[in-house]
Order: sequence, then C-alpha cells, then structure tokens
Amino acid sequence: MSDFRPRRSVLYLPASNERALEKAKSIPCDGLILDLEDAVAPDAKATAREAACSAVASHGYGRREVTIRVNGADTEWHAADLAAVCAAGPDGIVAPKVSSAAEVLALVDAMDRHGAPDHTQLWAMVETPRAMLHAEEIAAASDRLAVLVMGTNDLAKELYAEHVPGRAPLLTGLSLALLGARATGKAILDGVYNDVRDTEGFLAECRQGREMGFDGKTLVHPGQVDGANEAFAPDKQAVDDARGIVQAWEDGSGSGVVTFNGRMVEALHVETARRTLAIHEAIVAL
Ligand SMILES: CC(C)(COP(=O)(O)OP(=O)(O)OC[C@H]1O[C@@H](n2cnc3c(N)ncnc32)[C@H](O)[C@@H]1OP(=O)(O)O)[C@@H](O)C(=O)NCCC(=O)NCCSC(=O)C[C@H](O)C(=O)O
Ligand SMILES: [Mg+2]
Repeated sequence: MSDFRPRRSVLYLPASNERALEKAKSIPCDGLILDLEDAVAPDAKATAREAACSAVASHGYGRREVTIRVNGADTEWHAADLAAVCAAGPDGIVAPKVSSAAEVLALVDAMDRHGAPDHTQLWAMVETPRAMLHAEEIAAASDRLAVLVMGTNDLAKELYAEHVPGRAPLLTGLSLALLGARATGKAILDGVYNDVRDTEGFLAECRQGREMGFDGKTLVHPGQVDGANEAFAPDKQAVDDARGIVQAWEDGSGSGVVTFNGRMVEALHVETARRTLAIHEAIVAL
C-alpha cells in the first residue's frame, strides 16, 4: 500500500473552457479529467485538444493527477486525439465506452505506437451493459490499465433506467464493475452526480460509493470537491480504530485472534486496518 495514490475527487472539465482550465490549478481535487468527449461541441474538438495538451505541458496542476479523456474509437476525432495526447504525456488517458478486453488491447497498442511515455496510464470508462458483463476481462487486459471509471450517465441511458436517489437501477452494474476492479487489483472511481446544486443528494451518493468500496468519485463541479475529499478519506474514528486494531494485534504477539473494544480481531481485520492507515498517511502526505 505504500504507493497508494489518493483519488478521492477527480474533476471533469471541458478542455474547451479556458476559464475552467485555469481555475482547476487551485481546486483541491486529487485528479482532473480534461474532457475532449461529451462536454466539447464538435466544432470545438480541435481547439480543445490543443488546449488540453498545452495544459499538460504547462505542468501547472501541482500534485493533481492530470488525465485527458479522448473521443471514442468509433469517432472521427479518436485517431488525432490519441496521437496528440500520447505526445503530450499526461498521467492518464481516459478512454470512453470501453466494452471489451480487445478494445483495451487496441488502445494500449495505439499508445505504444504513438510513443506514449511509460508514466501515462490508461483509464477505461465502463459505461455500457457489455462493459458491466466483461468488467473483469477489461480490467485484467493490460498492466497499463490502472483505473476503471464508471460512466453512470451513459449506463443509465443504455439501460433505459432513471436517475433515482439510492441508484437502485444501477446497483448491479456498479457492483459488477467493482468486482472486476477488485478481482484484478485495479482502482475504480464512481460516476458523476449531475445536479450541482443538490449538496444533500451528492453527499448521500458519495457515502454510498464509499460504502460500496469505490476509491473516489468523478465530479463535474468545484463545489463537489470538498464533499468527496471528506467522504473518501478515513475519518478520525476510522483512523483511531485502525491504530487500535494494529496495536491490539501486536500486543497479542502471535495469537491468531485478539479483541479490540470488545470486537474480535483476526489477521484479515489487521490487513484492513493497515490499508486504512496507508490511505490516511497518503492523504496526509498531500
Ligand atoms: C456543469 C457546469 C456547466 C456548470 O458551469 P457554471 O454554470 O459555469 O458553474 P458555476 O457558475 O457554478 O461555476 C463557478 C466557477 O467554477 C468554475 N467551474 C465550473 N465548473 C468547473 C469545472 N468542472 N472545472 C473547473 N472549474 C469549473 C466556473 O468557471 C466558475 O469560475 P469563476 O468564473 O472563477 O467563478 C460546469 O460545472 C461544467 O462544465 N462541468 C463539467 C462538465 C463536464 O466536463 N462534463 C463531462 C463529463 S461528465 C460525463 O460525461 C461522465 C460519463 O461519461 C457518464 O456517462 O456519466
Ligand atoms: Mg459517458
């Protein structure tokens, strides 16, 4: 866990929006997705691509992980996006609507052909019914693929589902994608919450995502960053508990089971506690 990278809050912004590109330099999110896809109008694609690549080259985003979302493989912009973005070398290339392992391999092959630097990872958006059904194969397809990103708007659209509090229509898909990510040791980010004024609904969805096991949430507005940072970090109680569990285990010196605060503690609980402490330390180190 020592190389754990916090991804509590990953903010999308249209790469065509100069003001947002500038503002993002001071937003306390863990990551950015400079979007060339859905948030950019067709006649702004070329200038957005240039702006995103210049933003990466500016190195103006400090500790934030900077990624660029390219247009889909079935679009007229995909090839030019990939060529330019690989040359710019962001921390990650976010590929939309990835639905199979073969698509991952094609993307990785294209990244190699375009000379993407080693530090540029592939992030695959999973947002189709096929992707949900193939999440494990997608996640396992390449070591270069580091993160799965839920696309809950597209998933709801494809399912003919409605956006409702609690997300019941999406829960099977969210769980399948999580299983795929965890089975293969990859990170996974929850989808966006569209209503930027509904703080209560947003925070409830952050809590749900955290409880399900997501590493963080993708966001659409700066006003969502603090809530996600808090929801996806272990709180003081969780950190104190984790320290107590590790201490009780060490004091038990080799016995297979101890108690902490009246609760049974076995090796698996200690592993979880150590993970919590590693996440906490990585966040503190920011
Ligand atoms: C949703 C928005 C269009 C709202 O924009 P706006 O009305 O301008 O918001 P505000 O006036 O409240 O903005 C206040 C200031 O914050 C800046 N701002 C706003 N949003 C961002 C942002 N995302 N990043 C950086 N800065 C931002 C404004 O410029 C204002 O600054 P200032 O002038 O200094 O006060 C807008 O928030 C927006 O465009 N959001 C991102 C949209 C986007 O990228 N969408 C694509 C990804 S979502 C998706 O497709 C997921 C997936 O594929 C799926 O299927 O689910
Ligand atoms: Mg989408």
